[in-house]
Amino acid sequence: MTLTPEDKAVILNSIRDIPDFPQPGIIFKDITTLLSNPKAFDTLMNHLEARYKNYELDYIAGIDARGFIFGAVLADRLNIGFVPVRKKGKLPYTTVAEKYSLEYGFDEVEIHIDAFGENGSCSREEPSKVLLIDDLMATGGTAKAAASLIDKVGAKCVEACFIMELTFLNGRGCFDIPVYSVLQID
Ligand SMILES: O=P(O)(O)OC[C@H]1O[C@H](OP(=O)(O)OP(=O)(O)O)[C@H](O)[C@@H]1O
Ligand SMILES: Nc1ncnc2[nH]cnc12
Repeated sequence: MTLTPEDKAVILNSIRDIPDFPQPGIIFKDITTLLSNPKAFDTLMNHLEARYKNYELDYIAGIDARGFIFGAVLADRLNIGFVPVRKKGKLPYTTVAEKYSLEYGFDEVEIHIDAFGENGSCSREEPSKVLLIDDLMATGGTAKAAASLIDKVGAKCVEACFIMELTFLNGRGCFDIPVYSVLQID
């Protein structure tokens, strides 16, 4: 389950830094080069699959847009459902919404009201167990809003998982659920 330093380096070295995108002063972590590198992507997904295979999860919820990629692949590997948390106005059925602030602006995310079954439960009487995933945690605002949506529709967010964590922004401190990141960037 623990990544070897070599595997960690394969993943880290596949991610590109783009200075001053989308605005001056931001060093943007570009994961397109991770996605196009089959060795790095497979190493990452093997690690996440090993970590979460015994969590008895019911769903993976992925955050728009890059969380969809990692989340859908992980859900398929774990043979469980995938649920998108989308930016405002994209989901077609009845939604609940939450506003949040970003490292570079403001936004709003939504989830389908029945995303995890009626009242947030699948076949059992208990709330569905959900892992939230995204590519990167900066301030933590997006994922915190997404976790709160999962609660609002009656499910239980058991952990928030990120490929990268910008530790200097202290986003982790705003969560009251466990947070896991594969790579810590300082
Ligand atoms: O921790 P936070 O400060 O909330 O920032 C992290 C979020 O920012 C990025 O998405 P972005 O909002 O840029 O949207 P995109 O995936 O649609 O480009 C990233 O993929 C996370 O979702
Ligand atoms: N520096 C960064 N790189 C990529 N995505 C981000 N989202 C917020 N900050 C980011």
